[in-house]
Amino acid sequence: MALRAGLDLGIFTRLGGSALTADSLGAVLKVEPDRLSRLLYALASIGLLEVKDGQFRNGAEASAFLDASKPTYRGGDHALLREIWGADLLTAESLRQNRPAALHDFSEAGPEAAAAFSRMLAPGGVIFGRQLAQEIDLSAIGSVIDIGGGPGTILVGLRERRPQIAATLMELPTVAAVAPDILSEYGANDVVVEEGNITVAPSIGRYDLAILKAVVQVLPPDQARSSILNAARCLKPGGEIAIAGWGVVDDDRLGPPEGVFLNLTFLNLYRHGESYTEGQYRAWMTEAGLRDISRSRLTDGSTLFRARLTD
Ligand SMILES: C[S@@+](CC[C@H](N)C(=O)[O-])C[C@H]1O[C@@H](n2cnc3c(N)ncnc32)[C@H](O)[C@@H]1O
Repeated sequence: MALRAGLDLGIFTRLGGSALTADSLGAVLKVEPDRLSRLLYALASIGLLEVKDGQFRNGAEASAFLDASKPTYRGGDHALLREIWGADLLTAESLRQNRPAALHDFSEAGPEAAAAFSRMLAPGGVIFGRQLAQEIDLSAIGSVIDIGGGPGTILVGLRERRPQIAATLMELPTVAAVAPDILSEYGANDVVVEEGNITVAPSIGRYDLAILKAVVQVLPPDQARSSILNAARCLKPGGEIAIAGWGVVDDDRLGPPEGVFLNLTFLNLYRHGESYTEGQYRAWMTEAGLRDISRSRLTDGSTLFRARLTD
């Protein structure tokens, strides 16, 4: 609660490298200083701020991750969590009304909503890309496509050590339109952005690696299936696919907890998206001509399926 309020008010960004009293910070933020000081002390009590002689400054963690002027800013994750938690409180309502009470429609989102959502995803994308680079041997990868990659920043993290890998982002038109600006903020002007709908057709290119993260789970079953069939068609023979996300459940639907409970969140956000079972993912991948299917759990609790297109 305190962290969220601090981010909403822009406290960490305003403080930057300086130290300010509650009075001066209140004046800058246009909030009443006495009331603000309760929040500042709460943030200091958990180490996000430091206080000395009535002056508040960012602690090391806040300075690195909560100051929006820094490239290491992680505040976007918190904005995303805020949206998810807000939606989660509506679960009973979504069930009563038999429709998502906090509907999020990717294909109908206007340009501003698409840009805001992509910005929320951007910092987490870099982290995930780095994680993927540790899982997958990139030495033989010359080209990669991130399908439904939102801002495309997974490609930024993935290519940190191998910038020579040619990268393509494939996205729905409204999301594709905002991606180049975000990518350029991350110094990734060389990513090719292709408009497309993966449930309808594959990319125009063929790649050594195709990534599909947190995409299958936002789609209804028939489109989830076609997204995997078309993603496989984006691969060169022998190419690898990485299908990832939290929206996966075991066949008994009792675990992992991330997938089981996100399935409730999906009730509130999507008309038809859901956490599909491992069996469903495996059946769709097999139908797509993918072999050597493996499933692993990443450190962030998400599931990663890997497979190769038959030569
Ligand atoms: C939950 S977001 C995940 C974004 C990104 N992969 C990540 O993990 O940060 C789902 C993304 O899938 C994209 N998407 C949904 N349906 C799609 C489709 N039919 N074709 C291509 N992209 C799609 C959305 O525009 C959105 O950016």
